[in-house]
Amino acid sequence: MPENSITAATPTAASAPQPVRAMRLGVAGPVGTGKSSLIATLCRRLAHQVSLAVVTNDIYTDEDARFLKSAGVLDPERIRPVETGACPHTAIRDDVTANLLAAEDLEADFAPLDLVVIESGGDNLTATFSPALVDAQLFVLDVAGGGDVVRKGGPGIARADLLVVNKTDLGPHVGVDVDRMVREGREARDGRPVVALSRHDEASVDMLVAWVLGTLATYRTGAHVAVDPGPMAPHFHADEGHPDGGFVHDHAADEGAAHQHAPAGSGRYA
Ligand SMILES: Nc1nc2c(ncn2[C@@H]2O[C@H](COP(=O)(O)OP(=O)(O)OP(=O)(O)O)[C@@H](O)[C@H]2O)c(=O)[nH]1
Repeated sequence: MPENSITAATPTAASAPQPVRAMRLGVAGPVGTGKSSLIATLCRRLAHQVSLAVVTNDIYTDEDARFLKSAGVLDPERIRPVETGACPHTAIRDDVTANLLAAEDLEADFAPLDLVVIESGGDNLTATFSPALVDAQLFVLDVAGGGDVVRKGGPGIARADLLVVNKTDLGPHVGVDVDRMVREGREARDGRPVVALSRHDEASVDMLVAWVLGTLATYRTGAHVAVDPGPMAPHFHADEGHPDGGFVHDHAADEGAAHQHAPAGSGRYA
């Protein structure tokens, strides 16, 4: 197993007021990197010690919510799906209303909650959560996606609160040097933490759980500061109403302001 050491955040005395709501933890990353499985693992390990709820995001279905409910790791009532109907990043960054409402509903229904985990729909390397929605966020890559993924960079890899290099057990089967991938992840992050994770490696799950609990402890003191990993890189939106079949745009000028995409097929280019 790869060399694996992360420092769990430690609470510090803070003059800031203590938060009155649950910490919201975002889990983002490309399609199939293991976000739902990671959340199932967290629920399995944490549900008996903290009061938890989960919001899932899928584009057209409630598949991830159904997967988590069927895993039997949490009271199904505590798992709510958001169907984004659009690029996943739209609902976690541009207009977070649906996710905020789902998180607030869960908090009202199961008060007091300690932690709401919000799973993004699988997206690409550019998608990160708005700090208006989550207090901390994980970015999940997987070894089966190739050892070079981590070198491709992006705001999630560079600046999410924790980078997870997942499915390390697959390294030998897909010819990926996991230690190197983790090392390059650390180099890309200026000392921000990286965890090498496999659901088959309990020690690595311990590291993840310790990081979540450490971050939650810091959050409760009021000392945790939500960080925006940064605007998305320019990206392409398919739009059948556009003469080129879509358009490239970026979010560099958003500065936290509301940002709308024209509906797909409308031919209106945001
Ligand atoms: N070998 C191995 N497989 C894993 C691990 N974690 C998840 N998987 C598998 O990876 C596949 C994708 O996992 P999911 O949890 O559905 O991934 P996801 O990121 O939620 O997928 P989307 O929601 O579609 O983006 C499934 O077949 C999982 O069983 C792991 O630690 N090791």
